[in-house]
Amino acid sequence: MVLADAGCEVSLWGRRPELVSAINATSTNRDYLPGVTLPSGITATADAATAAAGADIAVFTVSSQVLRACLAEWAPLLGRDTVLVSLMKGVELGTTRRMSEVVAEVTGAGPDRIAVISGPNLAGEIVRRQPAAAVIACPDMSAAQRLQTVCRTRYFRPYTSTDVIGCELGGAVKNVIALAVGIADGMGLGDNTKASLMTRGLAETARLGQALGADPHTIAGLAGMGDLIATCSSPLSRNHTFGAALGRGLTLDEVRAATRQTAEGVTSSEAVLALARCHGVDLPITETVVSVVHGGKPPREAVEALMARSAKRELPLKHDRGPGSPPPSRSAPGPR
Ligand SMILES: NC(=O)c1ccc[n+]([C@@H]2O[C@H](COP(=O)([O-])OP(=O)(O)OC[C@H]3O[C@@H](n4cnc5c(N)ncnc54)[C@H](O)[C@@H]3O)[C@@H](O)[C@H]2O)c1
Ligand SMILES: O=P(O)(O)OC[C@H](O)CO
Repeated sequence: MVLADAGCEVSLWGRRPELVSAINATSTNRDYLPGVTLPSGITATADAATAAAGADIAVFTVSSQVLRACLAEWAPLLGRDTVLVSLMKGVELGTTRRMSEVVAEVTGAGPDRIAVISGPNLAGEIVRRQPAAAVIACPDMSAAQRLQTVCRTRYFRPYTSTDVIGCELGGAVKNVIALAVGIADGMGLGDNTKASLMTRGLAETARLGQALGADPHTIAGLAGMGDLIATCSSPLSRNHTFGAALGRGLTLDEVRAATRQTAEGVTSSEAVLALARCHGVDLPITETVVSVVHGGKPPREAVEALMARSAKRELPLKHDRGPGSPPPSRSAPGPR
């Protein structure tokens, strides 16, 4: 919708021919966006070769764990100059690869041709054309700027960045934290608990980001804090909704059967934890989410264990001016 509203000719691939025909006949997507009229300029097709033919940009948005298999089919259809864009917010289980890494591996495209779009972008609000901002990250700033131009509308405001790692981690980890906040909500816990989880969840993202080379400003920006706030606060978030059901006492299988929706954090929580362990980074909230979601730990026990962890400083040592710390140097620039 955003691309079509921005004036692009959009070819939308779907795997179910009957839904594809219905989209073209009615300009609505009854299964995913009921009640929303799609703009002209979108043509759906069940043939990936038709969708890819002559495309300047290919935008990938399936669930993270199926991307590799999908790309294996799509890669031979993509042009050598096509810019490849990921909207996905997950980490691949087994390989701990970020989505742009999967795209690079399967397609063989260089990093300057692979971009990521992320931010507080709940689809249910975007399709109602409610104002939102996002980040377009690509190591090649001119490619990011070209994408910014082609997907800017009166309701969608993208900013550019070269920090692909920070954007992808922000999106993947916030889904895990949204599960945690959802669990707290389902347990009937209040706003102090949820704000604490969100803030310490952001600290986890920042620690992992630092280990992987992300810019801390990205984690504090739209693709980090912004998306965390949206996902953890919104009833539209599937991760939050999934967590809330667990917090009310349902099991993983019961929630899966009841929701049948993509909640990326469910599988990505394990992949994020594995990635953190590879880099020696401690992610206690993520670990707790994995223990509840996959280990069947009762949420109340999990909260108690999280609260009983050893006492810690809030900030890493270099930011913490305790008694006895040297005064700031006079020649050092002051805060801005
Ligand atoms: N929905 C949002 O608000 C939103 C916003 C920003 C980013 N994202 C991210 O976009 C990604 C996709 O999420 P979504 O909301 O579009 O999910 P979705 O469940 O609404 O849609 C996923 C699509 O992938 C298809 N699919 C599933 N398995 C497939 C397979 N094996 N082969 C081919 N197609 C398959 C499904 O049929 C469906 O059309 C996720 O990583 C999510 O985090 C979602
Ligand atoms: O519905 P969720 O939980 O996948 O969240 C959707 C988007 O990622 C919010 O930006």
